[in-house]
Amino acid sequence: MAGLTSLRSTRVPFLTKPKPSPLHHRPNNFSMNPNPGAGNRFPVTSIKAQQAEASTVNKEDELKAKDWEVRMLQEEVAASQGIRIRRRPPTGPPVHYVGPFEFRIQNEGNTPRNILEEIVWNKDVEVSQMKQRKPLSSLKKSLENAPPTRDFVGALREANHRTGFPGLIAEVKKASPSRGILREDFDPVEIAKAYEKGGAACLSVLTDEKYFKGSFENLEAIRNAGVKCPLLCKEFVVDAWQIFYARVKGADAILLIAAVLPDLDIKYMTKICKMLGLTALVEVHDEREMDRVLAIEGVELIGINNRNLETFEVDISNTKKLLEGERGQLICQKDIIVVGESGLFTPDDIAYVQEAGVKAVLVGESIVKQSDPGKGISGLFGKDISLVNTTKVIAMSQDNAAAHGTSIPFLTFIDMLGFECGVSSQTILKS
Ligand SMILES: O=P(O)(O)OC[C@@H](O)[C@@H](O)c1c[nH]c2ccccc12
Repeated sequence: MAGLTSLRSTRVPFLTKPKPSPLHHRPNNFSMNPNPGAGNRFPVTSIKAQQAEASTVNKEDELKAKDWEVRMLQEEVAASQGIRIRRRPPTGPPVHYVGPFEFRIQNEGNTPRNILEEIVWNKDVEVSQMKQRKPLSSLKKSLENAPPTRDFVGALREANHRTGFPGLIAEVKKASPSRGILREDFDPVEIAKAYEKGGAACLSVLTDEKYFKGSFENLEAIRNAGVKCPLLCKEFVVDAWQIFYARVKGADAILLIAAVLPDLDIKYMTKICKMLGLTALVEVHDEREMDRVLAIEGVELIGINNRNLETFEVDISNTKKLLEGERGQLICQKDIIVVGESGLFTPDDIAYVQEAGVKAVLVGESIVKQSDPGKGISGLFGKDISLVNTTKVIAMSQDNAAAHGTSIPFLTFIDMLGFECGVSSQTILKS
């Protein structure tokens, strides 16, 4: 029985060079009930009842066929946009049960081609189970008790302005498929508080359990611990239900990955985010994805991932490549904030992506690994970027007041990073 492999002992390796997929075979044997009366020597059901049963079965089969056709069409649309990730295994789940044994019938249609595809297939199953436990209708009710959302983009802009560095989104990350466990003594709330104290503008919390050892409990705990930095829910979104769930669990922003989601999904999901008061961080990795996302109205935050999620290769020059020329100009015109993501370890790395045009960075590994993740931030920027002691008064003069068209004395501040700003003494007295 070639091709049948026991799942208990075998993990199917990724195909390094995907063969072109013969786009999906339509299942031709939707399970028709072959003989409804079989087993009864003297069938007791009336002919009418049998006809009714047969017509229900037909309807179910028709629905299954329609559903299958819609899915195949969606896959084709996605492929036409250059999306290589298939949302579900085209030939159905690989596991089959024969008596007490599990078997995997291995073929190209049920074997993920890379880790991102594996995560997405797994997420699809996970979400459909979660949806059964908490349907959208009940999630919508829970929205009433959700904490208010905070301004994610505003916090990044403010930090960029205040420090002169890209605003930092610091990631609460225990592990990843490419780097394994990053930190053994992992207390998400403690790490979040240390990041906030160290000057992070926003935090990113991984919620995927299977591959990143994260959780929605972590997100909820950080939110409930009174951390003020806005929170990004770092998920693999394949269904709008997840956006509602993230909002209920206290997220202020959520990740949408262009390598996974076709344009229509991104449009629809960014609208849902707006409706819920969430910011969408739309992540791209190559020029094609960037162009697709730039053509979508209403996107205000784009992340450029320096890590290829299919191969794990990291190259920070990817950020520069995607911001060069007309793309960079369009981004400026549209006033979009760009986040440089992944593989940033040193002040030189930060300077490099800042020079390329980012106003924010997303960093995990290099800071989460430090015994004090807050101090890790100072190491990353080569400076203390925390709020404390960033300003000192250097002058207060009536001349200044005249320059501002008022007789109220003005205070001139210079912060530790060399930024000068003036505030009227009346403002200070009031606060
Ligand atoms: O740990 P790093 O290399 O600093 O990377 C952080 C973040 O960019 C990375 O975790 C990430 C970026 N996009 C993602 C999408 C899914 C999971 C993880 C990610």
